Amino acid sequence: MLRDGALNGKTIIVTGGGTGLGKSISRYLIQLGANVTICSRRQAVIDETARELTEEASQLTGAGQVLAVACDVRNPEQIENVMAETIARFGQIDGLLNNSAGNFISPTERLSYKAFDTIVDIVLRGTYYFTLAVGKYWIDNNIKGTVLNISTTYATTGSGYVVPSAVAKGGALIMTKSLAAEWGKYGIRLNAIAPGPFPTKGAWDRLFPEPLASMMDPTSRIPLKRVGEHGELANLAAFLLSDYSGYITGESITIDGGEVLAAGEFSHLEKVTNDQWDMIEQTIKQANKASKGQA
Ligand SMILES: CCCCCCC/C=C/C(=O)SCCNC(=O)CCNC(=O)[C@H](O)C(C)(C)COP(=O)(O)OP(=O)(O)OC[C@H]1O[C@@H](n2cnc3c(N)ncnc32)[C@H](O)[C@@H]1OP(=O)(O)O
Ligand SMILES: NC(=O)C1=CN([C@@H]2O[C@H](COP(=O)(O)OP(=O)(O)OC[C@H]3O[C@@H](n4cnc5c(N)ncnc54)[C@H](OP(=O)(O)O)[C@@H]3O)[C@@H](O)[C@H]2O)C=CC1
Repeated sequence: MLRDGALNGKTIIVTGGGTGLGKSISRYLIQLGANVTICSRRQAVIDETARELTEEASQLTGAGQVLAVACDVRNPEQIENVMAETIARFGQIDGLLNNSAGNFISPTERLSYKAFDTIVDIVLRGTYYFTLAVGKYWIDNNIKGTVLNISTTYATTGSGYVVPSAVAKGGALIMTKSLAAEWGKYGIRLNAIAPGPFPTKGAWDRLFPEPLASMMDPTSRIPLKRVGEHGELANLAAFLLSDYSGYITGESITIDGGEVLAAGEFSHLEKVTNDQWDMIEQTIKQANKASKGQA
């Protein structure tokens, strides 16, 4: 969507950038000229991704560079180390993509206290720790930075069986809007993306394992009848991290093929056949006549 070089001169930190959607978004940011620091807990995973993205970038003109720094987003000292290494290598930080997450499906009554804490700490605490650290740095250095949080559609609707994740993503979304209001005066923007299903190993292993995968088709309740493509999400993320979205802040943009709309009272009626619609139409028209005393 964006032109080559659209992110030239920008440095963006991507949490969870070694795998899945974070890796795909990082790839696109680098193609557009941004320097990207990827971070997550597993050094070997981010090192391998950095090697792969560096190799791909070497085939392109004007691509950015990649740095891998290990970090558990629940640990403020490790976050500050990621920032220091990024500034030492690239000069400054312009953008933060809070993408790291932990999640799994489970009936809530089966969860231990630690299980609940683990998800909320990664998703909510990790997001506000990183945002606070980078925000303080931007305010101190008069940098008009941009935060983008990867949310989910159930951050606003809620969802059974992923309650810790819903609680944490909901909290992170309210933080996005609240800080957009507070830090707008510094020129700092904060937005979110709420994706529907985008296949990744991390999500599918924990949210769509067997026997669920054999029991249901995740596309059946999506109006567009397909899952998302990583490039589609990367386009939106790059736009929201770029100066082209300079007047958008405090927003959450849904990218889900219309899945949340399926909750509409009558949206499931797509299964009704044309013959059945003929019958329904006649029945309703009879009722209309009856109500006017014409039956
Ligand atoms: C399919 C369609 C999707 C559409 C929308 C989806 C929206 C959102 C998607 C996502 O967020 S996808 C991201 C998925 N990726 C990840 O989760 C990657 C990182 N995850 C992990 O590392 C683990 O899954 C983890 C559990 C989150 C953390 O691992 P860690 O090693 O730190 O913790 P553990 O010690 O293993 O576990 C902590 C605690 O949790 C309990 N637990 C773990 N799994 C389950 C389970 N399946 N059911 C119940 N409890 C579980 C575990 O037993 C520990 O508790 P205690 O037993 O010690 O009390
Ligand atoms: N895939 C989907 O359909 C959807 C995904 N999302 C969101 O998209 C984002 C990416 O998910 P996806 O790519 O699918 O899944 P992945 O499992 O591939 O990504 C999660 C990333 O988070 C990192 N991570 C986990 N815990 C920590 C931690 N404590 N500190 C630092 N990093 C951590 C993991 O790396 P490591 O283990 O090395 O730490 C991993 O790279 C998440 O925010 C998720 O909620 C939202 C809606 C739908």
